[in-house]
Amino acid sequence: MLTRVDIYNIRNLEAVRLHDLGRVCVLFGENGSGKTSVLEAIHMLSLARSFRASSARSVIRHGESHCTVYGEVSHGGGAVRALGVQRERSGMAMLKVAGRPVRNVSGLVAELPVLVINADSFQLLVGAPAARRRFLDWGVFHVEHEFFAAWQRFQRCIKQRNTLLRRDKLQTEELDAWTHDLALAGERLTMCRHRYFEQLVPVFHEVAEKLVPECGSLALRFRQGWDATLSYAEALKASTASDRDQGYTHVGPQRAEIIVTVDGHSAADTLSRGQQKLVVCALKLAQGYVLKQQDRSMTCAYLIDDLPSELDAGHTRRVCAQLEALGAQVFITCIAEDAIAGMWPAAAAPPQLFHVEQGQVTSVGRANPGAPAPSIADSENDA
Ligand SMILES: Nc1ncnc2c1ncn2[C@@H]1O[C@H](COP(=O)(O)OP(=O)(O)OP(=O)(O)O)[C@@H](O)[C@H]1O
Repeated sequence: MLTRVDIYNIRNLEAVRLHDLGRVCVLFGENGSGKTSVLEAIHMLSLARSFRASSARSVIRHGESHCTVYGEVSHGGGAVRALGVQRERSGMAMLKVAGRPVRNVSGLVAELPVLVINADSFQLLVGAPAARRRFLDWGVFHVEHEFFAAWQRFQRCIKQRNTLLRRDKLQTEELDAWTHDLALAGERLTMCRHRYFEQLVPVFHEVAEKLVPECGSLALRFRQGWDATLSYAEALKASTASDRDQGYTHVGPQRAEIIVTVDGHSAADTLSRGQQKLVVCALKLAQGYVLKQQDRSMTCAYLIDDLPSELDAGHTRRVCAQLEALGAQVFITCIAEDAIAGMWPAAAAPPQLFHVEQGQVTSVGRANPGAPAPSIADSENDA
């Protein structure tokens, strides 16, 4: 769980320090006040990049050379680990875990798994397969420990093989050697994906049944990226001629896909925008559950931007109830201070409220269950 985050020079947040973070944190404030930027900063601490901008440059506060996020996480109430990320305008990144530099993001993300739900989330259903592969691999990475090494090996092999395929004079022996290694890495990686998918599916059905019971019969199918009746080595052999013609590897885990259907029809073409968002919420909640099944001390942080958009009050409440039942840490934005607090299950500990105004973030205490959330003035008087 993220217990502290210090944010410097991310968009309109010059210096924001949030300490003693609880499990459910609601950030409320007017449009453009900086709520999403706080979520972006937490995302940066996990993945060293924003979820809404492809370059670090646009995230860094205008006129500054770099941005920094520092955080502390504790797993199962145990020892606290410090995480730090600094990004420069040039794109350079400096990452630290427990005070030591780490070379790649996997070190960070293993300490602080984050999942985003925002207005673009429906893209997971309607967008390109790459989005669904990223979704799948996020989960596989956290649950299957041999996955990352297999994935790195696979990336190296496919890059090499594609380079060879594009050469004018093809050296068959070299190509065969890389094809052999690619087949091994691809099989290993796909085995991890299969195992994870098998765990995910029943959990997804359970959550979806609670969030969108009215939506028909939902089904998930995993396509591994080549003819499932063949081994990957056999599939590569069968596609070698066309790979040579076109200069790249046609089959393999790089073409894997998750198909989501409702009553046998494509979910992307059938569901309403709100239903799509709910199915995406069910998929992401299922990932949180599978992660927890794997390691009870591990919870992921959900970064949720503007949950009520596209959802009616009843469905918003159901999502809040599922987030509470999962016990994950949640950072959630809204405009009005009681918009989420009023939706959170009354029996649960009330969410912690943070008012965001022109790049300043102020802790204003906890929402009062069953009553309108406290005003800022009230909580200042309490302090
Ligand atoms: N690189 C930057 N440097 C300084 N300010 C920026 C930069 N990029 C964006 N901003 C400003 O930062 C502010 C924060 O935007 P943010 O998206 O976090 O607001 P928000 O509270 O989530 O708003 P909304 O409710 O409209 O979604 C905006 O006013 C925006 O104009």
